Amino acid sequence: MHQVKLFNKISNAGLDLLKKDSYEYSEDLTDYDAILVRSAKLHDLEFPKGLKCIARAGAGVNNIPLKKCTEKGIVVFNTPGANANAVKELVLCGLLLSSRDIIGGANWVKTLAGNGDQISALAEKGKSNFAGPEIAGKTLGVIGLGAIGVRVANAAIELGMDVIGYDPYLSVNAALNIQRGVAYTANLNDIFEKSDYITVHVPLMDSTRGIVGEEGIAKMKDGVRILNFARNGLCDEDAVIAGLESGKVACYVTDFASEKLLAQPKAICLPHLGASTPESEDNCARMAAEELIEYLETGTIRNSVNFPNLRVPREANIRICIMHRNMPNLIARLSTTLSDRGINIENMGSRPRDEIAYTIMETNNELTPETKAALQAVEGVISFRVIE
Ligand SMILES: NC(=O)c1ccc[n+]([C@@H]2O[C@H](COP(=O)([O-])OP(=O)(O)OC[C@H]3O[C@@H](n4cnc5c(N)ncnc54)[C@H](O)[C@@H]3O)[C@@H](O)[C@H]2O)c1
Ligand SMILES: O=C(O)CC[C@@H](O)C(=O)O
Repeated sequence: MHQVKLFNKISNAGLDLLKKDSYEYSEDLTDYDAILVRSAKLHDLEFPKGLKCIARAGAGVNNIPLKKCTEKGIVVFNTPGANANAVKELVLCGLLLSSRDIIGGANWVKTLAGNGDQISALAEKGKSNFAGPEIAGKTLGVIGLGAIGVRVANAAIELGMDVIGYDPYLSVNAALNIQRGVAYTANLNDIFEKSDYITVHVPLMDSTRGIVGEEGIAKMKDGVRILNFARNGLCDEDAVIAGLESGKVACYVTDFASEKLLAQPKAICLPHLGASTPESEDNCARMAAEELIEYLETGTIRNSVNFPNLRVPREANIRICIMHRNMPNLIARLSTTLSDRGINIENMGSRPRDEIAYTIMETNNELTPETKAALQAVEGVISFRVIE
């Protein structure tokens, strides 16, 4: 029986996949071998001893202690691209909200209630207070050309904008999906200096924290509009607020509210709504549940953010899944440990990722408790499990 602990409300599209005899899922489990989570912070969570994997129904994994998971042999998955369209649509909305005072106008027009036949005339008289520029013909700078950034860049081209993208780690897949017309720069300063609108779509890591900060803002055009639908720490909040107060930044639209930003009249804060569509919640939950089930049942790793992806076709009865350090001779020592005990390896696959690696070995010979203890004792083995 596999026990899956839920840390957020997960769409039924994913939970339905866990409705089988061999699974139990709930928010109340205290001992469990898998976690399904959205944005809940797991940094202070004490993991149960048997925890094997965490599936993040979403893209960002900054709510999960990745280093600790890797050290304990816990595989962390995310769902690349599964909510990208939902975020793209909200970013397009954010571009318009940052440009035209739609929220101000909509709130103001409500104050005209009670004026009956005069409403239309009053609206015409007051509307100039809420005017703002068109986005067509303006330059959008996109920081991070992954699943979301590429979609935003392509859609902005369709809306008549000039687009410059920046991503030093651009994947081949992303490059193939970028529309002609999106200019690429290898220099972040180009984005800062040339853009009328800047939107950030990178993961929050030590290397990206404050990627939009005081220095960058100083290089921007006066009246720049900044959008942050990625993570709070990516834009230095104090620098953005200073920019808003001096008029350098005309508007800041973010999916991440804070006390300071809520006090800013020129900041528009949304309650982390980027992925909140039924379509994206279903996509993420389904993909996360599939990754988790596949790993628990077969050892296959797909879309992990801390272990190498590995799929080995099943050819024997007993499968040994070993998480280990990436060090010389370790696979030879695993093989010898088995062969010294008369165990024949029928099939195997192995892949490294930086300092760690994952190996699947298959055999038709029974593993005794002594053999299992010997495998665990091989220097560099983090953990292993046997799937029969
Ligand atoms: N608001 C929401 O609800 C919501 C929803 C989904 C994702 N997000 C956030 O958006 C981020 C991006 O999502 P995605 O699906 O596009 O992820 P992704 O992994 O497909 O793309 C991220 C891109 O950032 C690039 N990158 C990494 N470091 C960079 C750097 N220093 N400079 C420029 N580019 C860099 C990567 O090369 C990659 O192409 C997520 O990590 C998450 O934090 C927010
Ligand atoms: O689960 C959510 O609602 C937000 C997810 C989003 O921030 C992500 O990183 O994918």
